Amino acid sequence: MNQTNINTQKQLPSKEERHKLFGSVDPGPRTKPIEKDEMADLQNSREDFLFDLDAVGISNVKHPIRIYSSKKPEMQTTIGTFRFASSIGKGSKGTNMSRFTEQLDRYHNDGFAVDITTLKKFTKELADRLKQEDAEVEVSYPWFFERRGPFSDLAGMNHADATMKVSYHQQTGYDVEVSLTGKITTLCPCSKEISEYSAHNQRGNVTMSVRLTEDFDENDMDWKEALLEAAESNASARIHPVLKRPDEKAVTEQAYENPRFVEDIVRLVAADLYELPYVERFYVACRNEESIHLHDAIAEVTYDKTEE
Ligand SMILES: Nc1nc2c(ncn2[C@@H]2O[C@H](COP(=O)(O)OP(=O)(O)OP(=O)(O)O)[C@@H](O)[C@H]2O)c(=O)[nH]1
Repeated sequence: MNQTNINTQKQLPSKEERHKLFGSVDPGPRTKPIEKDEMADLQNSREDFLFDLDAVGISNVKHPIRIYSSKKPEMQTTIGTFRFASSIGKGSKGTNMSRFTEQLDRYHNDGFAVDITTLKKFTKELADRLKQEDAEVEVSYPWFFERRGPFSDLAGMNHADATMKVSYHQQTGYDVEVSLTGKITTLCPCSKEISEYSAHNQRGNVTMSVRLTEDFDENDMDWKEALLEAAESNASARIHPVLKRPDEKAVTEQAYENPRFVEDIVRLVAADLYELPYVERFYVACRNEESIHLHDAIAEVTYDKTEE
């Protein structure tokens, strides 16, 4: 359509007239305070509101974050999904919701590097600003890492889903739990054993959650790399973004030489996590997207070394 035709289109009412046509009305009389300090502050009312609440706050807060990987000094920007909460007593009607994102923005302006030290500082500061005894922060994000072909050495980016949860309590201090879900190849031992040739294999999703010891120092090692290695080193084979034919031959034969049930994966990964000195408690789950079924195969274990 050329310029002249556009000008002959029908004349629309003005935007203000359009809003009125669709129901907008003029502002009514202003009778309530507009200064914050003169406003009602319902959430800070004090009464017996029947129950203490374990967690009150906000969730599904998406925000750009920076993470580090010990192998690479430069930071990686990714998208974090946050959950912030604190408990409140039954004498308090509500929390101060604006303070969660208010503090997040302040940390963002200071270049929010999402590491355990920073999350500890954030969580204690949040409890103080909320005038509560405790607070917790949980953030999940896709973590990207370089993966090279076993023969070609051609690089590409893989990713794993990471989660960090830091809780602070005035009496007990900090509790730090980190999780990672990595993807692997698994080849079925039974299928290999009973078949003249071939064996069904599929992508497996390994989720590991670990509670870290109080003295864990993330400058010593990157927990994301340690958990990923625990999943991948026990798999039938690793997953790669770039595979040339020599690479594909290597990973195909490696999978056949390392058959694994879901039970095997969970037990072998559990053994590796058990041997990590800074892991107090761990949960391991494997979910195989079975290539010969429409359903998945699953296995899980939870183990607490402090209860031995
Ligand atoms: N506690 C609570 N607040 C809510 C909820 N939904 C919305 N809000 C609003 O969260 C807003 C921000 O609360 P506050 O952070 O206390 O706001 P404020 O009092 O202006 O700020 P402060 O001076 O920091 O306390 C209020 O306007 C609440 O109405 C809810 O379900 N619970």
